[in-house]
Amino acid sequence: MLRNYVKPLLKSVLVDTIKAPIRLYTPRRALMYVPGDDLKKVLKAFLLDADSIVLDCEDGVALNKKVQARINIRDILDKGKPQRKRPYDFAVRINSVASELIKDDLSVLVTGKNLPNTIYLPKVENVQHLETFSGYLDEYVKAQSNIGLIIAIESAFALVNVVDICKAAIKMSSKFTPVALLFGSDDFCASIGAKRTESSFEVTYARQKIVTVAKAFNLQAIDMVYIKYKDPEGLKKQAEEGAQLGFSGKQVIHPDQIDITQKAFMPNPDQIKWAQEILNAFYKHQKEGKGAFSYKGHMIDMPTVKQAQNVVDLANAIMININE
Ligand SMILES: CC(C)(COP(=O)(O)OP(=O)(O)OC[C@H]1O[C@@H](n2cnc3c(N)ncnc32)[C@H](O)[C@@H]1OP(=O)(O)O)[C@@H](O)C(=O)NCCC(=O)NCCSC(=O)C[C@H](O)C(=O)O
Ligand SMILES: [Mg+2]
Repeated sequence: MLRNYVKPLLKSVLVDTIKAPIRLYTPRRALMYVPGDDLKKVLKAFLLDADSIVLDCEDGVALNKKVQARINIRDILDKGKPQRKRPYDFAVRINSVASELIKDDLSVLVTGKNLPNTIYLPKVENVQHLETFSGYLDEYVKAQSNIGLIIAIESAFALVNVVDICKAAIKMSSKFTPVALLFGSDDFCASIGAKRTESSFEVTYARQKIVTVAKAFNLQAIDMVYIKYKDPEGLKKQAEEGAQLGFSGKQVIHPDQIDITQKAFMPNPDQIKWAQEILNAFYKHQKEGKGAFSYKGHMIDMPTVKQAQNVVDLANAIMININE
């Protein structure tokens, strides 16, 4: 639905933008966890519309089901990435470096003929964790590869180290490219001893820091999971708040959370119309030699023009993917 009335607007925006809006971008508005050992859920996940499907080997899988999760995921990879109507991100969450399960995970999951698009490394605490992960990847992946890496920040120590982690990830010339920072809020709250509240104010600092650092390194920022999966209103509120904070997407755990979340992270028609009007007014005033101008009672100058451009770029990037 949204797509239908956004599209005509986008056509004119594509022509009218300040810089080329088209770039390679994999949307991860909803990043959907599926326990890897649960084959029924795994098969169902590929029939759903999440931008990113994360087949899980970590905390969604019991210790005595880890082997089954690896076998299921490897089997799917060997058969080839399941086709869907539109492109999507096929991700696998392996176990953390500290867990000592990571070697067994990688020895099964990245040694077949097909690799996942993305590996999601949980509980990255420091640069050494990344180096260890990178070493294992070099050991197991023989061919050239450019697998995406989602780095999960889930503790106080990790948050303190996040800038160093990003710098190292970007420099590490290996078989992966960092694509996103993800906020593991449940583990983070356990780490700092926070009490959960309805408003989530206890994680405000962490959310804002993660968004800021992610964007500083040109990475996507993935917001926390909303565990009350039978509360669509609460999810909508939290997802919209995440988008307002600058997150690129959000973790989801249940099929019913996908649509609400993806809508929250897609600029809506009013936002696109606003952005288009700002950009058009900007051109007009530039020609008249005016850097600042008035639009509906607001002072507009370059920072707001950049925000309008962000809206247009994001809408274009998502539309290109979902219409392919
Ligand atoms: C939460 C659940 C255990 C609920 O499962 P269930 O009781 O089966 O729910 P429903 O009966 O309402 O399900 C309806 C149908 O949808 C399928 N389903 C449900 N969940 C999924 C899913 N995640 N992927 C695919 N399909 C799913 C059901 O099978 C039903 O299908 P059908 O019978 O054909 O109608 C469950 O939703 C679940 O297991 N969710 C994932 C939990 C998980 O992965 N948790 C870990 C990730 S969160 C995290 O790690 C936090 C982070 O690290 C941090 O620190 O913050
Ligand atoms: Mg976690």
